[in-house]
Amino acid sequence: MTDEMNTSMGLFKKYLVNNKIFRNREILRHSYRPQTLPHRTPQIDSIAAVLAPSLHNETPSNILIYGKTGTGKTASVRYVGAELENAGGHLNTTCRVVHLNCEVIDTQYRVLAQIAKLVENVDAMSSDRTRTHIPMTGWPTDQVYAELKNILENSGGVLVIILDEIDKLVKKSGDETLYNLTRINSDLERSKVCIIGISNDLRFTDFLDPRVLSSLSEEEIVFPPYNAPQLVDILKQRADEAFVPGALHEGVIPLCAALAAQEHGDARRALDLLRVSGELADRESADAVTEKHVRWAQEKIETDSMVECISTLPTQSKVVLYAMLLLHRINQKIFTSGEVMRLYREVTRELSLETLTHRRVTDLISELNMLGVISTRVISRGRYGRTKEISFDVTTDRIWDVIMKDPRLVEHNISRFNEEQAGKLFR
Ligand SMILES: Nc1ncnc2c1ncn2[C@@H]1O[C@H](COP(=O)(O)OP(=O)(O)OP(=O)(O)O)[C@@H](O)[C@H]1O
Repeated sequence: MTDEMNTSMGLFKKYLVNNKIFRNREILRHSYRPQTLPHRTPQIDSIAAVLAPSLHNETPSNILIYGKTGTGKTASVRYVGAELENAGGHLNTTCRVVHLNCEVIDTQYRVLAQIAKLVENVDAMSSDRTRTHIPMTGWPTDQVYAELKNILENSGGVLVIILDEIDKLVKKSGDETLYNLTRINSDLERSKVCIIGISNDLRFTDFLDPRVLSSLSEEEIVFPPYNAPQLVDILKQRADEAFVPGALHEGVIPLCAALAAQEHGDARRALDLLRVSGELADRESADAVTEKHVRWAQEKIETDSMVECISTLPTQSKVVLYAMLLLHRINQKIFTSGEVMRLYREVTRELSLETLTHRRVTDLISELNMLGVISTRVISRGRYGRTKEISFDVTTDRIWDVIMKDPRLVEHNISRFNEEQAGKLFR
């Protein structure tokens, strides 16, 4: 860094000069596409074998790909897709691959319109044909379908449509889209379509019409979870480019791999652990990443996902949680469901919110227990019956922040009922 830069970087200087840990952190991000995918050769070869006929302008079989989250399904399919387009380019055959994430594109209309748009985008690069511009809403679905067929016929060749998270599409909009897409070839003369569906939910096929299922699953490929040694290889490959040489203690990669393998062999989780460990070491200006950073990273990732989950809870669950947080803050580290109920009633009354029945609040407490926010233990109190003892499983500061910033609770002026009022009730 030059002297001039040194003085002008002000607040950010310390973050720029301390590059003892990362060489290129982007390599650890989910969006990064590695050149090779260790331990996925059999699956990659199987996909390539099914798609190969498209290089002779023949229709490949449709494929259904299953596997738990982070088992490399998307990365492998994208890799094969890029290789196919590349090989097609060399052979002068038209092989195009479009990728749709059905978590976002989850209705028939949007799927058809998006495929049309992506095909036209690819074609626009090689020709000056005018575009159709199907609007993202507004047309009758039949018209979109007819227009998509026109676009496909105009461009010819083979189109591979990857429907990632296909289960989300089926759950949201049923199987009509798949029914139409698996039949589109019979309406086409100059071009062919093949579908690759990717899912991490094995049971989604229960929702499919048997005819759709048999056509969609002409080929099935399963991606098994990675074991710890396989995750070590995957992490090592990425770490070599991502970290400064010598910045990782010997035990770091095996620990990240072991923790991720314990869950369900998820490469994404393993990469997150490694990246966050590096970030924590970087932030405390450490010389190297150690196993201690990995343990912190594990905690941080767990808390982050819990906070995200809490922020999406319904308002009433948040009020129940608020009652528990107040009890925790007035120094009752363990409290009973009766105490929660009593405080919950006061909070809802004070904030002019609906008060749910005892039964419903008990259900909400059980849900929070299942999410891992709290622990509950049923204890017998002799002739007073049984009650639930509750305590927090995680540190509460960030949960508190989420609740205090909840727009609906802010609207009801949540801070009006604070620890002081709660304290008075239990004195
Ligand atoms: N064999 C591998 N080698 C290198 N990186 C891998 C490998 N498998 C997965 N990854 C990386 O792990 C992350 C998750 O992989 P990917 O998105 O392909 O998983 P997925 O099975 O599609 O998961 P999901 O079902 O949650 O979408 C990506 O960053 C990907 O690059």
